[in-house]
Amino acid sequence: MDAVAYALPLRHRFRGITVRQGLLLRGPAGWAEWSPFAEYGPREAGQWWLATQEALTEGFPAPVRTDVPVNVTVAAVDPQTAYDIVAGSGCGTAKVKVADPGQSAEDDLARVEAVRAALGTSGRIRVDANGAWDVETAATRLAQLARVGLEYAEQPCASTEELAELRLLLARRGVDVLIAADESIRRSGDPERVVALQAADVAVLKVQPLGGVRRCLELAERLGLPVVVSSALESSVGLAAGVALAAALPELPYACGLNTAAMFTADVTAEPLRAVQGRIAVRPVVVDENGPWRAEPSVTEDWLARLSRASGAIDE
Ligand SMILES: O=C(O)CCC(=O)c1ccccc1C(=O)O
Ligand SMILES: [Mg+2]
Repeated sequence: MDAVAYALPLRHRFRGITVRQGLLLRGPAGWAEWSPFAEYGPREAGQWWLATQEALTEGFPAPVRTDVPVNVTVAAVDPQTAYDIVAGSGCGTAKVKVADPGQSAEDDLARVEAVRAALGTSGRIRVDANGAWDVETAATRLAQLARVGLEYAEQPCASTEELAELRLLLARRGVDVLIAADESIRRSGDPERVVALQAADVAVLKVQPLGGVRRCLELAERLGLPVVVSSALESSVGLAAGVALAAALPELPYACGLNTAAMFTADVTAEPLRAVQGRIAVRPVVVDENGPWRAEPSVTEDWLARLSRASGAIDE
């Protein structure tokens, strides 16, 4: 069988999940991943399938570099845990989740301060609020967090319009924090609106949600913004597509959010695509076909049923 679901436990809850699931498939160009999040409907999941098909049938464009810099990703954990994750990561850039449900402004600040202590003054810290703040709350929180030193804030507010408004408000208040757009790029249906509204300084690109490496390369060119390539919390097979994008971009001014294999306690390969000294090598991922990552057969059946709905909903 050339399609099998995986189930990978997370070290810490992330985006509300503790086990990541997805589908691995094998095609002429090698293994590929299809893993839209559980709450995504067929239309959105269909975009992810375009990326899977690229990996299955064509493979990826030629790389222009042999490795890519990455950040360590810090879930909404307590300060000591955040410190330990960053100190043990080998990365000089950290991405910290903020505004998670149940977390106060004090919790977020303490986590970011612990990350600063682990990185030292030369480290870079980016925060991701996943659109949780309104414009005024974002301006207030970012003014606080900026004192710890921020490289940028990712999707502080939900809509592209709010991001644009926030940038003006921060400028008026003299708060010097760059804004990165993530959901405004990959879920709004209109990534170019980010540029039209001057809503962000940086574009976060994710291969599966945006329909493949080649589509992302074209989008990067159209946007004309500096790009951060990030994962959608995939297994190492899916991460390889992100690494391929980061390796093929003409310019790569920022560390990528691709070190998420380090957040799992297992992977689909004996050699996960994880950072060594802050960088991930551009290399093939060899699937460990009999590994403990395989989900129950019924889980694979569910994923294949979902795939047939999603592939029927693709509007090109
Ligand atoms: O960017 C990273 O460091 C890791 C990837 C990440 O945060 C993420 C992973 C899955 C789904 C959403 C997000 C996000 O950026 O919000
Ligand atoms: Mg994000």
